[in-house]
Amino acid sequence: GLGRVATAEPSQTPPVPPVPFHGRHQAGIVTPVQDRLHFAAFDVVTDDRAELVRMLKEWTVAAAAMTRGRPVGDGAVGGLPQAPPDDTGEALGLPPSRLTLTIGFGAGLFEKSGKDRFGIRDKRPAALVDLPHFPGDRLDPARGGGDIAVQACADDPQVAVHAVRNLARIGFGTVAVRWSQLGFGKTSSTTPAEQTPRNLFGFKDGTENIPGTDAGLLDDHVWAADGWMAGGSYMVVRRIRMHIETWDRTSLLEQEDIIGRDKSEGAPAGRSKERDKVALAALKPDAHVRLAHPDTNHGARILRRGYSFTDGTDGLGRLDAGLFFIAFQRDPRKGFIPIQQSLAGDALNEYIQHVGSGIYACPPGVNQGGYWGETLFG
Ligand SMILES: C=CC1=C(C)c2cc3[nH]c(cc4nc(cc5[nH]c(cc1n2)c(C)c5CCC(=O)O)C(CCC(=O)O)=C4C)c(C)c3C=C
Ligand SMILES: [Fe+2]
Repeated sequence: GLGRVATAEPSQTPPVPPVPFHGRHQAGIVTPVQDRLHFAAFDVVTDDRAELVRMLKEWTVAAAAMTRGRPVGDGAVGGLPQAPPDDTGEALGLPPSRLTLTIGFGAGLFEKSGKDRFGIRDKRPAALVDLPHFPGDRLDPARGGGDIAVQACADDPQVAVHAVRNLARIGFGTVAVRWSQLGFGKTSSTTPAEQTPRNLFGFKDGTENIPGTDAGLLDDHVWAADGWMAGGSYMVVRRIRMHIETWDRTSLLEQEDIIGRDKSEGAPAGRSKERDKVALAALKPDAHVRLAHPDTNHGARILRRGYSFTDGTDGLGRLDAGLFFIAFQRDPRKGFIPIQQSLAGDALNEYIQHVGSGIYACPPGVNQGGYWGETLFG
């Protein structure tokens, strides 16, 4: 007979499309959570408003390119051989990996040491409060604050790190990195259809989150509405150490009581399925979920988007591990702050400690041709 006809096609998974950079809201808030994080906070080291705005414009062009999987400027090898390349090169050949870059402005941008460096003191939004001291906080000033924060999320850590590095390179002389954090495992989901990820305590985390698709809830609890922040959101970050060695010596029953959900399924106490409604009365009075629940906090809700981290050891024979907590909300005075105050009595506090902190006003999204911070500086 005739020769065999080749029917098998080379197996090929379609490329994952990039996350659009432009739009009414910044990407990286309701975007389905990517696998990896590189968060960086910068101090602005100039007093020159024009220089700052110039950098923000350059950052915006670079961010739009990188999120499409394109290099910065003339690329890593496309420029003058006699000059340092525009792009640092380590993402060459990598797909966009759903990279998002989300910018936020800290209090120091509006006023620093009593000085109105950029003429925007009066534009500091009331919701951009200084976070109060919470019981149990042991904040390291070297892991907090910053005038500008960038949340880079991608499915490939090399892509997220490349993006932050190139923004830092562009900003040389205008901004300096103050602190940063890598995150490796998402600890919450904004897409209820997906399997809920687990945190370093082994529990499903992010079950009761604001879904990125619920426009009503997002308008009520995530998107800011006033002035230059309309369409933006407030980002609270907390570097939370988790004493995993102590946790690992705690009985399963105790662990489940502390969280208020079972470890296997993630079902709330007294229920059987993860998505079953929480029955507050069935939880211990100091259970985490009970104290964090909207019904305990006058309806306060936040969109959680945190990541796990491990950064070597603490020098005492323990892993420096934990949760890099990230939450977006319309107003931290009605979101993170009351919830965290309620968590003062949390049974989980024996096993965790907040060691880093930041709060940033994330402006609305950018239109084609616009730039990050345009509604503030324009
Ligand atoms: C101030 C806000 C919160 C901090 C800080 C926080 C830290 C933290 N949480 C876990 C583990 C879990 N949290 C869970 C639920 C949950 N947590 C918060 C808020 C903070 N958590 C909220 C608002 C909720 C949802 C409450 C509800 O509506 O039911 C859960 C259960 C699963 C889930 O719903 O996500 C776990 C597990 C750790 C380990 C931690 C600090 C390291
Ligand atoms: Fe929690």
